[in-house]
Amino acid sequence: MDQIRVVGGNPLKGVIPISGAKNAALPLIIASLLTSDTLTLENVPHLADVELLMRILGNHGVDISVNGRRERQQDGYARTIHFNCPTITDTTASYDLVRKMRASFWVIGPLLAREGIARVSLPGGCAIGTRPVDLFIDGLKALGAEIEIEQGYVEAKAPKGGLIGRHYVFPKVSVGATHTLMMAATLANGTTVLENAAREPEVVDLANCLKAMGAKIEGAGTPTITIDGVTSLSGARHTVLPDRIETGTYAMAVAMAGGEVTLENTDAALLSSAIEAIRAAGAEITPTETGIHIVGHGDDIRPVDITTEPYPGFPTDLQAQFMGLMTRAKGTSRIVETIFENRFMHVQELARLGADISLSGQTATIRGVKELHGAPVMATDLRASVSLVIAGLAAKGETTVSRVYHLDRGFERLEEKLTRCGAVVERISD
Ligand SMILES: CC(=O)N[C@H]1[C@@H](OP(=O)(O)OP(=O)(O)OC[C@H]2O[C@@H](n3ccc(=O)[nH]c3=O)[C@H](O)[C@@H]2O)O[C@H](CO)[C@@H](O)[C@@H]1O
Ligand SMILES: C=C(OP(=O)(O)O)C(=O)O
Repeated sequence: MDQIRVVGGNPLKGVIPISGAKNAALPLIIASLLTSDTLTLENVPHLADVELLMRILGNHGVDISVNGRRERQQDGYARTIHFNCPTITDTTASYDLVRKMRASFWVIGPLLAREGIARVSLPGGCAIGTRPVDLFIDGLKALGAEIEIEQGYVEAKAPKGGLIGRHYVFPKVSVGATHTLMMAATLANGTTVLENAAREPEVVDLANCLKAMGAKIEGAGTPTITIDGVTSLSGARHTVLPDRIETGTYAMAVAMAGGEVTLENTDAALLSSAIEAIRAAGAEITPTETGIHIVGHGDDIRPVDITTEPYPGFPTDLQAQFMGLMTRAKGTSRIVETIFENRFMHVQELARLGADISLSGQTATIRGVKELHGAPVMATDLRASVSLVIAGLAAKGETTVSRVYHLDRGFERLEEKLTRCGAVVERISD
């Protein structure tokens, strides 16, 4: 299994191109199941999750072609991929594939909307909490579906004549359930109103793509989304929005290791709450025309308390990285995780680098230390693994991060991007 070796102590200097967002690309790719025409997506990141999802969609009958190898664009590899699904050949998404990635469960929405039937395994994904699917089931039932759970599979059937537009109030904010119900409702009969919907930029990106395909959607980005069902959707061309989590991660790396970096092809407006927290910690951040410029002071980090919340609050996907930053603050900070009950597995690994962190329920108390020291550590989930890499950049000596397959789910060419900015980071393959 590959490992990442980091030798800390070098400030970062240069330009990092930001990739297309994993968490936008996944629902956008799934949306290709809604049409028999071609959906073309640009700026698709090359990530393990994207490759796996393409395999899953291949099983449902989606023909996928990547524009002659990868295209060089703006100093990075942003792929243009064509998805074409003339007919859905299989309405079952099997345990073998779905257990590896939670987002693949979302195919249930388009399969049900287009074919009237879906059999999808209960999902897997990072081990950061129990991750139930009750909201998906309640929401799809509200649109008229009959749903049973049989031997680990969710078996769903639409009424004769298709799903029915209805009013549904999410009892709690869920990004995945918002994506899924929005996709399902595009082909329902009548108008669906989703209340207490997730407002994440990735929901807006999906809505924009669906609208380009002919869907009638209003209010994405607000708590109330209204979808007027149409009889069919057409093809479209859509560019995946920049990855705000990758953006925030590199900004925190600079804040922690020190230096001066421009993050290209991104947008500060996508992560205002995280930028506010990084600034409060002492880094200087200036939005540019095409990205963000950041100056970090490494040894002069201020403690900042944060609480993770649905968008526009501080994102749970940046919590581990921010904790990494806080381990070297001059004082004590508190981080409250409200989205996932088990998203603190990086705490014991950061402690191996010399961090002083205690946990009480959903609150972590981080007492900043003067120095971190390199050590062998283990990645436990996607964002935890990158928090160890950025802590390693600021630590004295050598850190090796094992189980980097977690990292490969969500960070495109991490070693290359950091190395170009002067960091000593390499992948060791066996
Ligand atoms: C609101 C939020 O921050 N969502 C994050 C969540 O999205 P993801 O779509 O994976 O998760 P949800 O937004 O659905 O989950 C939000 C909360 O709702 C709960 N829930 C969800 C579905 C359901 O049927 N029943 C239920 O109780 C979850 O356990 C969780 O506590 O993880 C992703 C990967 O880390 C992040 O990119 C998203 O930003
Ligand atoms: C945990 C993540 O992904 P998933 O929901 O697929 O586990 C993530 O994107 O941080």
